[in-house]
Amino acid sequence: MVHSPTCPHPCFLLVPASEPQFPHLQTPDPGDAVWNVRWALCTRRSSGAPAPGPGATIFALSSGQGRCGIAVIRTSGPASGHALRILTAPRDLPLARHASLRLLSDPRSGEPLDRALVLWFPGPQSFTGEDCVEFHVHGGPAVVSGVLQALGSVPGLRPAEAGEFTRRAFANGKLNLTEVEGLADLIHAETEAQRRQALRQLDGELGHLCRGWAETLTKALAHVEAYIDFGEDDNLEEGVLEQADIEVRALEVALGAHLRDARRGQRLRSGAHVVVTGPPNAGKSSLVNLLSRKPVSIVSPEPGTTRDVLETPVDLAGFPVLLSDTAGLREGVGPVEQEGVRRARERLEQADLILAMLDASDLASPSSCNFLATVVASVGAQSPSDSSQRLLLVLNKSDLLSPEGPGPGPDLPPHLLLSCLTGEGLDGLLEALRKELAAVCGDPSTDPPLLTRARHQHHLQGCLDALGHYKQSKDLALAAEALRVARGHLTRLTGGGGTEEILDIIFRDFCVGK
Ligand SMILES: Nc1nc2c(ncn2[C@@H]2O[C@H](COP(=O)(O)OP(=O)(O)OP(=O)(O)O)[C@@H](O)[C@H]2O)c(=O)[nH]1
Ligand SMILES: [K+]
Ligand SMILES: [Mg+2]
Repeated sequence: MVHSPTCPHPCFLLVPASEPQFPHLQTPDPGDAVWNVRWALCTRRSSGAPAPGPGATIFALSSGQGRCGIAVIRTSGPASGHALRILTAPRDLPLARHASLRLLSDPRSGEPLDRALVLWFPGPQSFTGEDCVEFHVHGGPAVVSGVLQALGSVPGLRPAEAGEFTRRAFANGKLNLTEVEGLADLIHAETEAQRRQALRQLDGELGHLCRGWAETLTKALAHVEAYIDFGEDDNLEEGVLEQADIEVRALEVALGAHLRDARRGQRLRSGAHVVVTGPPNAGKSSLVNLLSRKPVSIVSPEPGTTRDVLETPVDLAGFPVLLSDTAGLREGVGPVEQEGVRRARERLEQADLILAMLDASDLASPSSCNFLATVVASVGAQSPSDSSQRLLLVLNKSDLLSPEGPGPGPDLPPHLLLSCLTGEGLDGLLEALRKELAAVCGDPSTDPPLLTRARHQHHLQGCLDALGHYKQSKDLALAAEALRVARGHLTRLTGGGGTEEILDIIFRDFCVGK
């Protein structure tokens, strides 16, 4: 269980927070045996943060701005119950976690504001862990501002800061850091696959995995420390150091597998680079317009129409993609087009997936042959395991092939037939794209949890490096220290151990686009 099922609304108030709020978040001494035990047992409160004492009660409009059917206004903090009572009639607190219809009025003037649904979430069973109230009011701007002003007039209440509900949830151990990141990603998810991945992260899968790894390290460390303390003692069971080595080796394998996958989670978060390339006039711009369903690029019968790289974000089969249209590849043209070709080649190098396009009715031309011999052959020659790029060969203008005639050359690499003009073959292309993108980005419906941020990768790499030091160190005290460093990386990944700076970065991330 990650976030309280009683509170379905994450925080939507997302502007940068101004001041650090958790000076008490410090790394407990990892050598402290009692803490070790607590640390090993305690999975939820991975931040190591004690529950903060009663502070201000905050309120905010938690649904989007603007006219809407229903707007949700939330409070969190000890004065929530009081605020609910003095705004509503009857004045008794409704049943916890049950929607009740109440008349809301301004406590200063007694003026009725709205008839609204109210929900009372006594802490700790709430999103933030504190007492919370939700007012589901009619979404007109006058109602919303009336209720916000009425709340502002209640002593002890103040407007919430950026992402402050989520910060409180984190401080109260309701969410760990990877879950906070998952929540931010969920709010910003634009495609189905992004939503699935964010939800899995919010559900704590990555955090869970890290805690499992950290527990393994705790065990290994306990073995090494036992040997340091009681090595000469006959009572110590045999093979404790060997046991630690076995655990570390297994962990190295697991971490290595996840790190190899690291780019995929990040691509899914920020978009895979798909580049359309081919000789002039193959129909590249026609395809880009078709896939993005808007006139991104100029299409014309004149070869060399596209010069600049034109990039557009699209949702392709549920995956986020940055689709680039590029200049047709050919030599011996004027300086402007030559620059376009240079930019096209540069962009091609950054592609995760290449859509290589040829005119099916023009396969024998020098530009088609040259393209097949260079671009298609060079990507195809990479072995699938070490290839960083994938390629789909598309033969466009299939409408120009005579239905009775022979198909395109039998010695061509695997390809798809398409007509941008008639739309024939588009479904097949989209299905092929879905498969390729699942390989490029990872498929969040089936794959193990992915590392979605560079921060995750950094800590796993740090952990792996420290395990390398462990294996090399001849001195047992140094070996134990290496294990502590390795474990520290895993703790910080989920938000334990004085991560104030990281918190600021992540909460700033919360406000992107909001
Ligand atoms: N018959 C037929 N014509 C097509 C098809 N797709 C594109 N065309 C035509 O082919 C011509 C070139 O299309 P573009 O999309 O501009 O080709 P391009 O590859 O972007 O060309 P450059 O940017 O000049 O390299 C245009 O006249 C299109 O209308 C198709 O499937 N069938
Ligand atoms: K063209
Ligand atoms: Mg073009």
